[in-house]
Amino acid sequence: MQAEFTDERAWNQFHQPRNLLLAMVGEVGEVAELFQWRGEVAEGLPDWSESERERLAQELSDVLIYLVELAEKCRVDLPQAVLRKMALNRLKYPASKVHGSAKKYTEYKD
Ligand SMILES: Nc1ccn([C@H]2C[C@H](O)[C@@H](COP(=O)(O)OP(=O)(O)OP(=O)(O)O)O2)c(=O)n1
Repeated sequence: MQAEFTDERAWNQFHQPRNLLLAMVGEVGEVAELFQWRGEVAEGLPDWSESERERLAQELSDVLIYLVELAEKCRVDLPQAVLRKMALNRLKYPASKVHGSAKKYTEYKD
């Protein structure tokens, strides 16, 4: 759908990898803006209004749209890459070793 959206507008010329990376980072900034002056935010965002939730949904969508397009333009098969990376993460952080700890893998001394 995003490829169709850009084709219809002759925007492919503007959607090269560097452009998409910067666009994505800009949208991450817009997500951060929604959180920046609040205290800790609990899971489920209990104090947020419907319009704030909708704004967040839109900004997260922008990040995802640019991320997927960036991967595509870099010829990265993102779904496959995510599966490979999650398998690596499981190996790097065995549940039995790291259970209940948020330390980075470099901090474990075996
Ligand atoms: N050159 C562009 C401009 C927009 N979009 C699409 C992808 C994003 O999902 C969304 C981004 O639109 P805006 O740049 O207008 O950003 P926002 O929607 O976040 O608006 P604002 O910055 O006013 O919050 O539109 C795109 O693909 N290519």
